[in-house]
Amino acid sequence: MSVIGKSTNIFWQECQVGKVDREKLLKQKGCVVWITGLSGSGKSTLACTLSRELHSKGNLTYVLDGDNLRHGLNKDLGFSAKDRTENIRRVGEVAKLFADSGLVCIASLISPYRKDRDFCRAIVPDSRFIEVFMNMPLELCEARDTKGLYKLARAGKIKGFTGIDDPYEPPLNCEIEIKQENGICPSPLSMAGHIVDYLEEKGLLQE
Ligand SMILES: Nc1ncnc2c1ncn2[C@@H]1O[C@H](COP(=O)(O)OS(=O)(=O)O)[C@@H](OP(=O)(O)O)[C@H]1O
Ligand SMILES: Nc1ncnc2c1ncn2[C@@H]1O[C@H](COP(=O)(O)OP(=O)(O)O)[C@@H](O)[C@H]1O
Repeated sequence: MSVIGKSTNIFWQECQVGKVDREKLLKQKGCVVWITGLSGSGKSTLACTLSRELHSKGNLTYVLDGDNLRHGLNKDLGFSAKDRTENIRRVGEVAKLFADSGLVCIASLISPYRKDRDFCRAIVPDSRFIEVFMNMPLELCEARDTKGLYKLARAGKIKGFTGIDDPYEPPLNCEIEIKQENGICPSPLSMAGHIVDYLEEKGLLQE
């Protein structure tokens, strides 16, 4: 019996089919690829490209996209520091479950606070948390402005927009950093290829 947060008198239930069995079935290892960066840095594009590339190689993936999750699971959360922390905590917990199910879980969220990303890293066992930093300049993200949100933030119509009047804390020790090369952004396919190579090297794409 234990007390976890506000839950009392709770017990951990083990099942006969475990993570190793699921990984054998799927012929891969469960892990979390966590993509962080400014709005417009290319997180969702990379997440979807990576998912497609892995899928075509025969690996099972699932994408957790910040924007999408805010339509359901996290629709009660806004963009205050407290709400962003709760957003990341919830998605981190879901990603941990998906990794435990044997999937390559690809999470794509701004996740601006280092401590929140570190929390997610800490709850995923066996160093199966791969942090990917989309290190794109604000000027590039703002020039893209696909949703018109930077324009609204500059006009003061959105308050607390990441990179404009809200912080983004870059990772200090991420597994993969993606940057412009000679002022040119790598293609989504080449970024995805880089991550696939990393996962392969770590032996995560085989059982
Ligand atoms: N204030 C503010 N700051 C940043 N972003 C904002 C804001 N308001 C709305 N949006 C839209 O919400 C998307 C980011 O959601 P996330 O869940 O990834 O954000 S966070 O990780 O909780 O910071 C983000 O999507 P992306 O552009 O895909 O990053 C925006 O479309
Ligand atoms: N590697 C890339 N090269 C050129 N344009 C890109 C690249 N990645 C994304 N884009 C474009 O940038 C815009 C923002 O990308 P998106 O994936 O929605 O970013 P985020 O999820 O970080 O907000 C989109 O119009 C997308 O087509």
